[in-house]
Amino acid sequence: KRFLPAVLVQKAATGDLTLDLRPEPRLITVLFSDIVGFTQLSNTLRSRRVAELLNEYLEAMTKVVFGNGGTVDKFMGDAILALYGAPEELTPNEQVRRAINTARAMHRSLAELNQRWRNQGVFDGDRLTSVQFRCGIHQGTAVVGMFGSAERADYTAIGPSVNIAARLQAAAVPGTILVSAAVADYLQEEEITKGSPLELKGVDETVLTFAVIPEVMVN
Ligand SMILES: C[C@]12CC[C@@H]3c4cc(O)c(O)cc4CC[C@H]3[C@@H]1CC[C@@H]2O
Ligand SMILES: [Ca+2]
Ligand SMILES: [Mg+2]
Ligand SMILES: [Mg+2]
Repeated sequence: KRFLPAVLVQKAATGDLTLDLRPEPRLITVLFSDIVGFTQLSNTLRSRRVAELLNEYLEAMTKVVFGNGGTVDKFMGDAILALYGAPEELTPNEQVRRAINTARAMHRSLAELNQRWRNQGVFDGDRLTSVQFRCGIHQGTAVVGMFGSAERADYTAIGPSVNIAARLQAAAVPGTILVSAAVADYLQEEEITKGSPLELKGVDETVLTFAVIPEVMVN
């Protein structure tokens, strides 16, 4: 197949290809991250340099997602959609642990990238001195599997849970991780601070939100 989805490449690397990828509803945890300031930065740099920076960022973040047992579903510009519990089944608790550890490690990895970019003068033409990370994490059901046709298919997750994770990200204070109650239920009290409820268009119930402090999570 011309487009082998990243998840299959990832599984081939770990020797596990006994996967049933037909779409099925499943409880998963969705991590949606985005950068604040990348578009502004791209206005001050030539496009080839912007592409280099974006690739450097996506490479670093992909290493972090894989290193914490997640699946990279897709990139949308500088936004990253990662899944926990698909295609590899994981307990809800394990999904949350991996997603939170990923978000914290992504945060640390971007801090290192910002330092490197500052040293390279990337921000010299702009009042920005760094780009910031926003992340939303939600646990809920989605239909996961290969979507498309025999000619072109893509492994992804479909459903409101993906939208909720993305909206949590957009509502997060830059530099923070915002999670839903379903995720907060698995975290220690001292790790979270209550955020304001999120009204989501297209989703009828209000989503309670919790900001996660950037300490390493206790197992
Ligand atoms: C996940 C989604 C594509 C990314 C969309 C997004 C992107 C982005 O960079 C943001 O800052 C916020 C959002 C919110 C809606 C998201 C959409 C809901 C269904 C669709 O598949
Ligand atoms: Ca995909
Ligand atoms: Mg965005
Ligand atoms: Mg973006």
